[in-house]
Amino acid sequence: MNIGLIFAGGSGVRMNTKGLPKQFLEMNGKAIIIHTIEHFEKCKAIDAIVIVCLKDYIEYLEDLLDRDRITKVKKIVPGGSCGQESIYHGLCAAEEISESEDDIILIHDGVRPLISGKLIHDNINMVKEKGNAITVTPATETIIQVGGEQEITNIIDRKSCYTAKAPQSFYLKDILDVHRQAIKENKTDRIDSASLMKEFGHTLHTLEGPTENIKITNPSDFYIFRAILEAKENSQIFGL
Ligand SMILES: C[C@](O)(CO)[C@H](O)COP(=O)(O)O
Repeated sequence: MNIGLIFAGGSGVRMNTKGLPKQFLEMNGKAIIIHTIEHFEKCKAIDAIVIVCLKDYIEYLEDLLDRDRITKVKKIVPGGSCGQESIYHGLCAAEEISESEDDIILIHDGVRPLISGKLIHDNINMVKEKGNAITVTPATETIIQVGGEQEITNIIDRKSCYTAKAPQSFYLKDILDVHRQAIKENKTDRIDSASLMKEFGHTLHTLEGPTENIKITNPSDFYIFRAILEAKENSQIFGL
């Protein structure tokens, strides 16, 4: 089976929402997290959805799922004390509903509501073909590394730079193995699943996704999301 693991555990500090975490902000009458979940709900290749949610908002999320008639969510689990632990909670919940050694998990950010059915399918196909799929987009600006005194320590050749996005997709057994090894070795602060898999020696395969698959991190991203939705509804400019 193919499982969507959607991470909605963040408290949205960078968004400065003054209360409601950003994944619950509404756009066109629907919470951002519901916009995201609906892509997985509608995709025939997805059999089940697991959500990692802020503990105090689980009931709130359950009400939204009822209201918006989402049926594929099989488990909602609370986040942990850091991103890595939260993902691990979700992976363990996925393991409980898993039916075979070959089950695939697509780890996605709840605040990336512009994912498409095509990107979901492409992720699944690449996992079957190559063992994993890390969604990326080519960097459109030069990436610089900065040291402690805010001085530039390295300028990376842009031709080899991409930014990691989501979904990040794996065989469930592979990513669970790596998380369990990391726990044994006391490595608990890795930024995402790709970093952890790389650290434990897996060769990772990139999948170029659409640039509109943005993560709503700062207030400006919220307005970009609104503009893209509007453009999709009203016209076909730029092939959106
Ligand atoms: C997984 C991710 O989307 C890759 O770009 C990103 O690391 C998630 O970031 P956040 O720290 O949860 O905002």
